[in-house]
Amino acid sequence: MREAIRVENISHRFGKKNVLEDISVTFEEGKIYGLLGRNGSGKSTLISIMANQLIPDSGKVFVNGEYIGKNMDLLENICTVKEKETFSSDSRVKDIFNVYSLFFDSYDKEYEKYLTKKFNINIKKGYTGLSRGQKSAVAIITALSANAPITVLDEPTVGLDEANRKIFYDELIDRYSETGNTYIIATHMIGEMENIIEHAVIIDENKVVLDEDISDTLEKSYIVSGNEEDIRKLEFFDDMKHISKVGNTDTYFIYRNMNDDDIKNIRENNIAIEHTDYRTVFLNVTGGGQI
Ligand SMILES: Nc1ncnc2c1ncn2[C@@H]1O[C@H](COP(=O)(O)OP(=O)(O)OP(=O)(O)O)[C@@H](O)[C@H]1O
Repeated sequence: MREAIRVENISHRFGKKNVLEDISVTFEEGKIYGLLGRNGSGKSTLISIMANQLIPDSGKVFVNGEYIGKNMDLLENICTVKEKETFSSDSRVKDIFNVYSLFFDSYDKEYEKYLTKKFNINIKKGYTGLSRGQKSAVAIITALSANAPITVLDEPTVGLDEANRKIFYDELIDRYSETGNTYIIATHMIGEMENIIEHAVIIDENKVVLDEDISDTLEKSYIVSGNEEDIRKLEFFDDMKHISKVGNTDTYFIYRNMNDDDIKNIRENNIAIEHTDYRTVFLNVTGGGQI
């Protein structure tokens, strides 16, 4: 697989606040990535650095294997639309579309019109007069129509109602299937996006705590529950993370390769073990947890 964008040893602080500490990640071509992390974990900061809108204290960004540095031409490969996008107060929606269409050679005007209709956006309206959800729709329309090799979306679904979120997910998958481009999506909608994202990068406490295909992570992620005394006897007990206690039943999270025999042994000791969903993985690897 060829790399689309790579960040190497990125560190950044705002004043005294350490935000990113020695972050290195390679985003390969032709995948949908989730950039995940709790509020304030540094996702938007990393996106700004990838888009060359913010110079990190240290570290480098490479696009298609080339160091961005002062090579601004490389930026034509990346379309970034951020949640907190600031367009000038007198911008109309159609002005915003025009700016993007001039910058990106690959911009698809027909697709823009199709999506505008789907999201029911009036392109003559001023951007500042749009609702929160309509602003998100405009961001999605510009990003998907730009059709850049690498599209980075920061919180694309903020304010979108359920029907519009479905339009976004369907169109993203269609666009991805048609183009094979790379999509990097910072999102909190983990449950809804679990089946769309192929690979997740989770940032927590300034570091990357997980960088893996979702299917591989789910394969290794289990919920174990039973009597505390029985569970404590498991050889990998120290690697387990306690989730809850209800009556005499304790529930733990474990991220570990296990074969059929391991699982059979656990069940023979009166302990239940099941695979879990990505939301549970996320909750257990963030906020101090590390796997
Ligand atoms: N321009 C700035 N000046 C000072 N601090 C900043 C600035 N931008 C971000 N921060 C701080 O850096 C940290 C990371 O912010 P960032 O917006 O990157 O997080 P995030 O993961 O995108 O958060 P969220 O999910 O809440 O949008 C936060 O503590 C934030 O307050």
